[in-house]
Amino acid sequence: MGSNWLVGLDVEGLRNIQRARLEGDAPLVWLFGKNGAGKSTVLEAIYLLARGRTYRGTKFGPVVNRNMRSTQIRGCFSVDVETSVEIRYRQDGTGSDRETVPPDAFGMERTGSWFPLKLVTDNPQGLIEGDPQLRRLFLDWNGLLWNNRLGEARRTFQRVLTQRNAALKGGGRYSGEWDRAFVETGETVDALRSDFVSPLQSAFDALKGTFRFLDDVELVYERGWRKDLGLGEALDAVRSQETARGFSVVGPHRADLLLLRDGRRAAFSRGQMKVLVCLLQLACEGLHVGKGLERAIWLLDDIESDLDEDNARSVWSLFVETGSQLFATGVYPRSKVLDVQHQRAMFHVEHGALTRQD
Ligand SMILES: Nc1ncnc2c1ncn2[C@@H]1O[C@H](COP(=O)(O)OP(=O)(O)OP(=O)(O)O)[C@@H](O)[C@H]1O
Repeated sequence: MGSNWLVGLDVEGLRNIQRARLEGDAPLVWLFGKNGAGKSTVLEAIYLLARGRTYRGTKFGPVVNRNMRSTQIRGCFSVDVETSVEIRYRQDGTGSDRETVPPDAFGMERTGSWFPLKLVTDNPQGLIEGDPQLRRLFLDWNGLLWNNRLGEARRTFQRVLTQRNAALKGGGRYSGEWDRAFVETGETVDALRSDFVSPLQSAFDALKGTFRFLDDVELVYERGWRKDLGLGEALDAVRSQETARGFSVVGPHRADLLLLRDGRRAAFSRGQMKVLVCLLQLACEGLHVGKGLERAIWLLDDIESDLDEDNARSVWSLFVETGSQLFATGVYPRSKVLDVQHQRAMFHVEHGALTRQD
């Protein structure tokens, strides 16, 4: 049994899973089965235990199985060789809650995630090409694990932004009363983000070497206003525009994390985007572990789809090198490239039921 491993999982009433048990006492847990079988749902169960919410949008429908009243998940998490903690999650028509046994197992510091977790979803395009808000979330979630002041700074800025936008909605009546707080809190968020981005860029550069298609690609942080101006000056420059449009048009709420080639947004194939998401997550993990945080459990959804054998091999070797526990899904019983049979717990997932295969 390793430290920071999930060694057992019981799931009831989650999506198409009525009742399933997974003994995950292995460094790599491979879940395979047909489309819609429930593989991602197993990953979702682990995510719910860690974060208390789902990562799948509301479009995916209700979490609770449509024939059951509630979702109940129990996970046995081994903190180290001697200590394990049971985590329980429950959701029903009235809401959701989580508890640990023993109750104070994780202390106060684990408010966001009860155990460290990193996820590569089956939709890598979302992070690379989708709404910039997703990239800001990625940046801030990982950045606050680097420096937890970013969490509070971001919340404070958000409150000021809401007030300022409400005042700007009044059109010509806005007299700048929120500008000072906006500049102060906005520059704090930007400074904390920048402190994280610079090691992130180095970590990303170090990892991308194996992937030729990334030779001339740079990871660039855009802070949300002109580089050559302070935030106060940037506000002055857009004052009439803001009054006309009725909201704050510059600031850290417009920041982005971009992948550029020759100074322009680079275009990537689906497989390349999958590699990129893996590298970005791995770069963050390297920084977090380097800073003394515990190694994350990895959820790798449909990890090999769209990857050719070379890329699949390179990505796998980076994941295996982390020494962390990996939960990976695929359509086939065998990985395209991986040869770690002896380390692998394999589960066939079929109509929401799990059968151990190894
Ligand atoms: N509340 C619910 N009750 C019952 N079934 C549900 C509910 N929500 C979703 N489902 C079904 O549960 C299944 C969950 O599929 P999941 O995404 O876990 O499959 P998967 O094995 O990862 O598939 P793929 O290989 O296509 O990614 C889907 O068939 C979906 O229609």
